[in-house]
Amino acid sequence: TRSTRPQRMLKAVQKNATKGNPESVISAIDYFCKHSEWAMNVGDEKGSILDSVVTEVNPSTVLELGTYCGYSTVRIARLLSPGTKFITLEFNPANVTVARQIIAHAGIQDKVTVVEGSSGDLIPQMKERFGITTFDFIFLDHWKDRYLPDIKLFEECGLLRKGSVLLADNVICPGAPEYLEYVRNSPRYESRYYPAHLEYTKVEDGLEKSVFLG
Ligand SMILES: CCCNc1ncnc2c1ncn2[C@@H]1O[C@H](/C=C/CNC(=O)c2cc(-c3ccc(F)cc3)cc(O)c2O)[C@@H](O)[C@H]1O
Ligand SMILES: [Mg+2]
Repeated sequence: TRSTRPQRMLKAVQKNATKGNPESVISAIDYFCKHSEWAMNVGDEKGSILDSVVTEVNPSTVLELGTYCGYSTVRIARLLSPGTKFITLEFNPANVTVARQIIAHAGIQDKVTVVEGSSGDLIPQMKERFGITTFDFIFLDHWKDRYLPDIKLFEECGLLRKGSVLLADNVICPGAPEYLEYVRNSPRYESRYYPAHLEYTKVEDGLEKSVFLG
């Protein structure tokens, strides 16, 4: 049967990227998406903003929602200090399989745990299963209509502390209007929009960075 886009992306990484070199994996995926097939990775323009926020926060605990093929997972993991706890959640088992291989090719498999399952089920298990008390940095890039319910779940589960940073992809395209309305109007968050473009296109998109105020 015909391969899937994530499988073709993995082949391109295995063919074109240097094993153990995260930057070459990132470049190989961006090249694949620009010259072969568009895919919903955060991409290089928004990826650079992601890099700068991760570097600024220098987190000890990180959570990513929506691993997909592991592109942003590699971007984040390559910047983390040793000993940082990084968990990424992905509910599609086929994507978990591809992501784990892309992450391994980049050589950063020891820096991140890819957990198969849905955020709604796994977020309440973070404390007991992974010994996490709070997350310093959270990257939201899963189904856009799940951003709001999941941020509320973080609050209910006591997984945010004063200063926790949430960075959300695609707040313009495809859009997360209810999430934006919540973080921009809630007194419990200080929010800022980073304008950019939809990955590999000229379409407007951007990232929303929201700091939990406690
Ligand atoms: C109810 C389940 C919610 N919880 C979840 N928990 C764990 N993993 C979840 C997940 N939801 C989705 N996922 C996974 O994240 C990934 C989904 C991401 C959704 N992203 C998008 O839809 C998206 C879409 C676009 C896009 C933009 C323009 C366009 F024309 C077409 C697409 C651009 C992006 O950057 C995007 O991130 C998949 O791998 C999916 O299996
Ligand atoms: Mg996205």
